[in-house]
Amino acid sequence: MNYIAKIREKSPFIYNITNEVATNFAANGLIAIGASPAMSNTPKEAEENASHADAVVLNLGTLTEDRAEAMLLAGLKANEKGIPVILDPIAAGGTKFRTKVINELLEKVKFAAIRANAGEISVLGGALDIMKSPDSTVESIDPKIAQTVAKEYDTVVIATGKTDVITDGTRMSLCNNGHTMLQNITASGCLLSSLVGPYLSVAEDLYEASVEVTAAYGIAAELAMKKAEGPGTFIPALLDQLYLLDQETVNTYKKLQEI
Ligand SMILES: Nc1ncnc2c1ncn2[C@@H]1O[C@H](COP(=O)(O)OP(=O)(O)OP(=O)(O)O)[C@@H](O)[C@H]1O
Ligand SMILES: Cc1ncsc1CCO
Repeated sequence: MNYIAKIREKSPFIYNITNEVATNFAANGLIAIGASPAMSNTPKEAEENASHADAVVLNLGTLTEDRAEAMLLAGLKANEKGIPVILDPIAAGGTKFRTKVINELLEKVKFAAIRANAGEISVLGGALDIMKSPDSTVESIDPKIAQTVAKEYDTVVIATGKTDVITDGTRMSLCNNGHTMLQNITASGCLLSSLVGPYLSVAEDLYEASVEVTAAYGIAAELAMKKAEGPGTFIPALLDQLYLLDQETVNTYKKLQEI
């Protein structure tokens, strides 16, 4: 399937409740791939925005009480309308407030996908106690832990790191695309979580679309580093490569392994 052409043809509306560190970068990345983003954090708009959306992305960075309320309202409304909801449980386990909100969301909202770094998925899978910061303390995850989380929440898990693990609890793939420079900029994972939105909005199979977006993003980063000199030039180069990306390039460069 030509995901990128489909996204550009449909220009899906992606409603993001996200953190202020990632907001501008994620909105620009979504536009670059061909989607139409909205970033809004107030509970007063959450249900209406969610009901018009093609996908809803809930990102737990810079969490506030207002944002937690907005996320629950948006998630429930999207579930009611059959719109895919994506969770980015930043720094899961880091504080009591954060853990309570993540647990409540996981209990009440059905997520189409959870995208998080290896450490955060390890916390959700009970293999690690806390994440002190949004950065992962685990370079890559044991695929079995990602599988446990996918089964427990009946969702697709995208656990990122040096090697990304994507699983729906039954099927499982490893992705080796990407570049270490993604670790030298903030919100690289947040942008990937937002990009899962347009991919799932055009998907026939949520797992396949999740594998695809993970590879596509990693390839865009690899191509960006052919032009960039460091983090400062990498950010605009990554946006350029998302804008220039086509399905043929993704098919040529993807490094995927089914396990
Ligand atoms: N060591 C690495 N080598 C290559 N790519 C990597 C490496 N570590 C992470 N990545 C890539 O970086 C991207 C972001 O993943 P990461 O696990 O850092 O998310 P994150 O910690 O949630 O990010 P952030 O909190 O900064 O938004 C993914 O595309 C992932 O494949
Ligand atoms: C640095 C940072 N702090 C809260 S959210 C965020 C963006 C990357 O997760």
